[in-house]
Order: sequence, then C-alpha cells, then structure tokens
Amino acid sequence: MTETGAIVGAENLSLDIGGVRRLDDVSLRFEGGGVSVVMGPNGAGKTLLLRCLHGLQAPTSGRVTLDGATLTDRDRLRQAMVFQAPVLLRRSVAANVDFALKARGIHDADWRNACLARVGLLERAGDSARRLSGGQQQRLALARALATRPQVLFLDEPTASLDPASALTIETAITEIAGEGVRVILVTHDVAQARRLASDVAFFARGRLVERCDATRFFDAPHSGEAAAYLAGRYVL
Ligand SMILES: Nc1ncnc2c1ncn2[C@@H]1O[C@H](COP(=O)(O)OP(=O)(O)OP(=O)(O)O)[C@@H](O)[C@H]1O
Repeated sequence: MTETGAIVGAENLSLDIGGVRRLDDVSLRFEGGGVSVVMGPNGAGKTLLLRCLHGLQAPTSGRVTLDGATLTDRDRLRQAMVFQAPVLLRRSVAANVDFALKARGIHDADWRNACLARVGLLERAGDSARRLSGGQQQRLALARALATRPQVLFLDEPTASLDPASALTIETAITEIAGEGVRVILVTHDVAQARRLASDVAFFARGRLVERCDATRFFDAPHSGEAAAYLAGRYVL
C-alpha cells in the first residue's frame, strides 16, 4: 500500500457507556491508500468507534490520534462525517451546503454546485432538503461533507437505504475522493460493496478489533472464526 493522506489512529481505546464496555482496548491505524472499511455485526461498536475517531465521543481510556498526535478540536476541522441518519436544515439543498461552507467563512457557489453535481443533486439545488427522499438526503449529506474539503471522511453506512443507482453514485464518489488522497473510513454491512471499495478491512465483534488486514486477504481467507461466520451470513451478536 502507498503511504498517502492523513493517518487516523486509536491507541488502547476503550469506551464504557452505562457501565458496559462498548469498545475494548482498540488499537489500530488507518493509513496507506484507498478506502478503509470497518465491518462487524450489529452492535459491534462500529458507529461508536467512528464517533470517537471524529472526536464526538470521548473515550473512557486510551486516545485518538491524527497524524500521530492526540486529536484536537482544531484537527476536527480537517475531518467530516456522514451519519447513518443525516440531519438536514429545513432549507434548500443548496443552502444546506452553503451553511457548512459559511461555518468556515467560505462563500463559493461554484464549489457548492460542483459538490452537488458530484452526488447528482445539482438539478435539485433549489428544492427543499426535507422533500428529498432518504437516499437523496444521504447524497446531500455527502455533498455537504465534501464541501468542507476534509482530509478525513467517516462514512457510516452511507448507502444502507439507497436504490442501486444512488448507491452507485455514492460508491463512485467514494472511489474518487479516496483517489484524491482523502482518508476514507467506511462502515458498511454490504459485503459486495466492501469487496468493490475496500483496500483494507477492520473487523469488529463485541467492541473488540478481531481482524485487521488488507481486503483481499479478509474476503478470501479471513483468519478469525467470527469474520468467516459474518461473511457467510452466520454471525450475529
Ligand atoms: N448512547 C448509548 N447508550 C447506551 N448504549 C449505546 C449507546 N450508543 C451505542 N450503544 C450500544 O453500544 C453498542 C455498539 O453500538 P454501535 O452503534 O457502535 O454499533 P454498530 O456496530 O454501529 O451497530 P450497527 O451495525 O447495528 O449500526 C450497541 O450495543 C449499542 O446498543
């Protein structure tokens, strides 16, 4: 793998919620080129991991790093996250992207339109964001994230409820973004999608990092029984 882009890390990261350990001593680094995929059964801790890596959730112990140093609030401006259920403003599609830009002191209609075009929403720029379908809202959330020119992009099941055409639009954008050197960390349950996009995989179960390797190895010959069972559709927490 080629060394490229920001390096996102977790060092002995643990997270307790309500007295229950949800992430357990997770240490890993996202580096190299391409798209990193995080997989694992429901409740494995994937979303919580992303929230910690993006600085939205403070770990109980351990630390999150960006380029080797502890993540700061300022660093978070270099990162963006698209959530499973994006929250949009009750304004136009364009205004949702403009808002993200304005928060960084930027007004750039051409760039906003380029971001909307990238996710196939330029024709909907003047429509109310709340009138978009679920899949279109996901695409808008991606455009909004991209508008901030992040060096790190966290995507939490961005195509979970999308039709094949919308999913393809997002997958194409993800591939392009990663090719431009953005560190893309994608949570997905879609094994076919993960096979198409992943350069490396981190597999979680019960809050623990069970397997971490390049994608070809993971899909062709997973080492752990949990990963093999998950890929065969047999592993449920
Ligand atoms: N705010 C919270 N309060 C209590 N428990 C929580 C909270 N957030 C997450 N959990 C629990 O922590 C565990 C991990 O949640 P998380 O959302 O990270 O799972 P996930 O791997 O992303 O699952 P899925 O594939 O279903 O999205 C789950 O058992 C969940 O119920």
